[in-house]
Amino acid sequence: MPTPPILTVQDVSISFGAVRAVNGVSLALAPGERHALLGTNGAGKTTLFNAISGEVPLTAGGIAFKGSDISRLRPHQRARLGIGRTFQTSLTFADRSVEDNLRVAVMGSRGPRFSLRPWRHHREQVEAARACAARFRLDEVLAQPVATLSYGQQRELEIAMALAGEPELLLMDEPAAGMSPQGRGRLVEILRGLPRRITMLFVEHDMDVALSLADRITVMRDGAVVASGTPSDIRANPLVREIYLGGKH
Ligand SMILES: Nc1ncnc2c1ncn2[C@@H]1O[C@H](COP(=O)(O)OP(=O)(O)OP(=O)(O)O)[C@@H](O)[C@H]1O
Repeated sequence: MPTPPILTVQDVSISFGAVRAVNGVSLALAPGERHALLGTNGAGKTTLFNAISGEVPLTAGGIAFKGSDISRLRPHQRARLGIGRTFQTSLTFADRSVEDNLRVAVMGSRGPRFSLRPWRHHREQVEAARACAARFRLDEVLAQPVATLSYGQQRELEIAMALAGEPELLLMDEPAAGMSPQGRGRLVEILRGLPRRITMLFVEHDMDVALSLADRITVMRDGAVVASGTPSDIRANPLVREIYLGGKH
């Protein structure tokens, strides 16, 4: 790899009691790379993902971000370093407007404390919130309560909120889960249009989304990496074909 990786996962294992959810996984992401984690149910993708964001402690191995060991840092410390993440379940304030939610996300990353009340850089926050909305074509629904948005728009808002902190590494847990084919297509188009300064790592069940968005894909099974490569490598990989076409997924 010509440039040093932005993220390095080195020989990571994670156990929950007797269950070894992740078993000796290594991967490295180049800056700007879009990397998908694919795999069967229970393969360990979410556990690995949560370990990278800091929600789950490592049993063995290490994780480095921009060359520094972050293995023992708490989630908010990783966020401050430039690692943003989305959650599968919505963390939005459903009765508040899209703009308020985005402002909270902007403040959470830049402001002194978590509050819906204005503080002195109010205009800057509003501008940043509107810029995030525009990326996801949420500008037309800025004043609407989140609860009135479509499911797809709510999922997009979650990603827009993660981006409000201007992360260098964006972690997305099944960004397209539950979306219609049309919604998935729209999401992929938006994510493909994001600037390359944002490196992406995402867990995905949908092979089409992974193949159309990722530059590289890591496939896991039973806690271990079983294949890794470009979308065309993965498409041609006999084991991946067996896993996905063999009805085990
Ligand atoms: N908190 C936990 N306590 C005990 N076991 C857990 C815990 N979290 C995950 N596991 C187990 O670890 C293994 C990996 O789970 P994980 O959720 O990481 O897989 P996954 O690849 O994300 O699966 P899915 O696609 O179904 O979400 C599974 O056997 C799961 O039951």
